[in-house]
Amino acid sequence: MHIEVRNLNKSFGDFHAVQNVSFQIEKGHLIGLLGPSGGGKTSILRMLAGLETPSSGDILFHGQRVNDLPPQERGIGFVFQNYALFKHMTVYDNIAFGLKVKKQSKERIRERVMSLVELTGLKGFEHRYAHQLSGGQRQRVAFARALAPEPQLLLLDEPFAAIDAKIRTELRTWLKEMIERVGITSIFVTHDQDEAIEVADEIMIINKGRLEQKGTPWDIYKNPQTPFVASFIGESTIVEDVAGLKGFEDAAGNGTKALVRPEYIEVGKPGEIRLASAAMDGIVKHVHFRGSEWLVELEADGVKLVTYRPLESEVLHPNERVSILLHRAYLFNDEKSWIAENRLKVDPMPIYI
Ligand SMILES: Nc1ncnc2c1ncn2[C@@H]1O[C@H](COP(=O)(O)OP(=O)(O)OP(=O)(O)O)[C@@H](O)[C@H]1O
Repeated sequence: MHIEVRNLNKSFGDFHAVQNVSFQIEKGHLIGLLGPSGGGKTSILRMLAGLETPSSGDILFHGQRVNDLPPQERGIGFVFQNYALFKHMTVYDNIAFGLKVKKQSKERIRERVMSLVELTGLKGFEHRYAHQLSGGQRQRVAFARALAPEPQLLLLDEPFAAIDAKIRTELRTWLKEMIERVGITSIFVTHDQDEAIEVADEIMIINKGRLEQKGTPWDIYKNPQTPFVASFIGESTIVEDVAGLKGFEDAAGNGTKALVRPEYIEVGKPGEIRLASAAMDGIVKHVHFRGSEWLVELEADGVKLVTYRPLESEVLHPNERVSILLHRAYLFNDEKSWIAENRLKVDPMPIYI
């Protein structure tokens, strides 16, 4: 289902929980609503569902305004974080629930439930109750139950939040595959950036009631449009005084700050680093073993930076003097933000960005 939201607002008293949010979602896409707690993600989801009335703005499904449609007439399926299975019902009856409400025939219900049991890998579990299932299995039942009445839009509110880390990763991949296979337009809420990046076709970053940016995970990572997005997605360090960053001094003043991602930085022993004339002198503060790489904390002229080094690279030690080449930085002040390259560097950045 194609979805359009125009200038959506929601106020609770004089508190503006959602402010002028507009977006469109293509049919079959999987969208992650990502942002810090209290930003307005759940409020947006609830307005789409019809569980909350917008203070102003329009919601269109297939180009038709649905503001006045009650939830049960919107063709929506839900999956919540706390499973919300009916405890006194078996897996079969949980999945069949929405179909019974719709008064479908026994045969039709059986056929649909069994095909969903098959799809979600729950074969053999039909007669179990919720307490006889693992967290991951319960979420799969919740997913099958939401899909049973053939909704046109699936809304998932923190669907993985109550599941432990290892299963959560598996379930994410599983859910993405399922949604692709079924081809249903889906929106899920999360405050976990890794989850959004891994699962979503497109991410909408929601902060303080506003939609800061919408785009593919890669696009948002590569081209953040606001300082908030830049700092929220990916790891980064904020440098308050750009004058201390070699190759970027020109940008100093006007309250300009820099956001530096680990992969913008190249670090090496003095004399070994390429493009030495564009590099700063610095010192290693700490080195942490991160399993697949070294995390290196650096300091140059009072500026603190963080980067990674491959495991196979020569080990750096605390207090060791190093050369630090900052390839690029995300610069911003109160008026604008932009991505800048080190002006002393002649060759393009060797890394994938
Ligand atoms: N019924 C309500 N009455 C008053 N304030 C509300 C109500 N519902 C939500 N809010 C407020 O609106 C803001 C947005 O809440 P919302 O639940 O949409 O945020 P969220 O991004 O989903 O956060 P979380 O990740 O914590 O669920 C919060 O500050 C919240 O306290």
